[in-house]
Amino acid sequence: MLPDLLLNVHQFHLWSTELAERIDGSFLFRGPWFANMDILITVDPANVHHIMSTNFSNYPKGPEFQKMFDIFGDGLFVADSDSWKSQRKIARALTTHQQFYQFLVRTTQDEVEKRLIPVLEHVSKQGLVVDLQDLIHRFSLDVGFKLVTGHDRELLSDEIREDPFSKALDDAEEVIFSRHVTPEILWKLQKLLGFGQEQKMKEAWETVDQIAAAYISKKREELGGGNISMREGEGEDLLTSYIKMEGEISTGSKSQDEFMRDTIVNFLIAGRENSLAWFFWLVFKNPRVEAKIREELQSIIPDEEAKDQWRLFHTEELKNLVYLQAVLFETLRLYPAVPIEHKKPLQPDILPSGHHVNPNMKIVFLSYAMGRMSSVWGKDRSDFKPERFISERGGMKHVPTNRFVAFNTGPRTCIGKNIALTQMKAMAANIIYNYHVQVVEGHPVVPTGNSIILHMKHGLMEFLIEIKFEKRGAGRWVCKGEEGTLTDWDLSFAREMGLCLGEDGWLVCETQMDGSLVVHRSEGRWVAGLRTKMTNRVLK
Ligand code: HEM
Repeated sequence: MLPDLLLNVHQFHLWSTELAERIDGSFLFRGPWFANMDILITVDPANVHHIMSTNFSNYPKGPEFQKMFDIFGDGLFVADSDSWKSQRKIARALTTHQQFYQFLVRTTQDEVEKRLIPVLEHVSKQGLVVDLQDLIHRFSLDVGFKLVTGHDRELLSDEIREDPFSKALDDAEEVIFSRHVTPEILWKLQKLLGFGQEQKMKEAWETVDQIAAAYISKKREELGGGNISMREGEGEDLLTSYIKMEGEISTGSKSQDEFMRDTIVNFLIAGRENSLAWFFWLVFKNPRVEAKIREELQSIIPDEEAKDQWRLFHTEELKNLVYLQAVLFETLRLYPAVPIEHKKPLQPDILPSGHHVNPNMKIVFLSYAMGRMSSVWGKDRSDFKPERFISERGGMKHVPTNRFVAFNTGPRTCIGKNIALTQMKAMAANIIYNYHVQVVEGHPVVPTGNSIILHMKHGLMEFLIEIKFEKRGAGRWVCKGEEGTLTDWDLSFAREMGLCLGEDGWLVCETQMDGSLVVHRSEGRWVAGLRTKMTNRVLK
């Protein structure tokens, strides 16, 4: 099967999903004898539960994983046994502390108000086409750097500059992926001789080390000089907390600075991705969902406030929104940020599927494919249906984490889940409520086949239409659109929303019970791609 795998590396997730649907459970992949590539591929939730929870101690990350993910050093993400336990305990205590939560809320709110909105305003006013995925990465790295180091990296601004740290992470993620599909002996040889992909990793590593070292020494200076004044209840960044605990934390064979480097790099890498580009893409394709998110947002605006105006939602207001969270989960079901996971048993074992595994084998579970299996999600697995995550009583439905694996399952569950959800909700709600994201027609949206993180290969090129709407009685809306050529898609969107976007004038539209759209007034531009003057016309 190795040639087949190599032929399909560029579209690994699509290929492996088809394979998974055919094997319906688990399958033993045999690589050539010299390649150390006997792999049990599984999408069976019972196996996942066994490996990640029931028999957790038999499936550490292990030295091979650590070699592949060497840029993570000995940090939490790759550590095992006692080192992992003590790092996890500290990391959990710090990230779930009430003061850190307040710091997260404040940082996210600042990033939305001071960075995100000015950029979006610029983009929508100028009618610019931008890569939304890139803006999202910049947003989450800015927030990530602030939370981890206390300093804003200021990546999200009108002036888009390339960031060496982001570039280094992109490169490292690509090289780690290629290590998964290249026989070990070959990539180790490349590493030894310093060429090809491995040279790229070396450079990425140097960049990450330099940037991390600069933040650590700056923080030590600030703390040494007493330059950090913290008001009661404000919370502090993680690096400050870790440095204050120096001496109390065991760093194993590492120096304090090496330990700090591994710690902040692990947090920054783990916290960079948040899958929001996939969210906007799916919402764009599903106007019904966009309308429902807006409806839910309208419902939390206090009665004394006008409901028909541009509005920024505070991060705290969004935490209990069920529908928005369900849309985020449904996005992560189809596009999990970490699309594959792998493990190696310490001792021979028998999985619930009946497969025998031993320490010479790897076990890979395909999280991307698991989100698309009919055996796991039913016949409507391909539909974008946030309702799967909503209970009959209208709250979030409990879906076992060995089925919904986006945040991992068992003792190594993602530590940053709530941090990620807080940021994602803030960005999603404030964009969806105030703008309509219009993806450039014909823009190809496909996952990268060559990274351990599920990015969009060509980004998400889009423009934003600022929506200023005003509700005028039941089912009637007034809306001002900025620009763009309206398509069939706009028509269906307008029908769903009961509004219509016009080029320069105000349009008053109304959706009828039969789905037709009545345009009550127009300044005489086009609607739904028809360049026509319309007054009180009914569009079918
Ligand atoms: C939507 C966003 C996120 C997703 C989908 C996600 C997903 C995951 C997954 C699947 C793992 C397990 C990886 C593995 O063991 O191979 C993980 C681990 C981890 N995540 Fe997240 N993550 C997200 C955001 C964050 C954020 C914002 C942070 C920052 C605090 C974070 C911190 C961590 C850490 C420290 C681990 C390692 C936990 C351990 O091994 O004990 N994650 N995450």
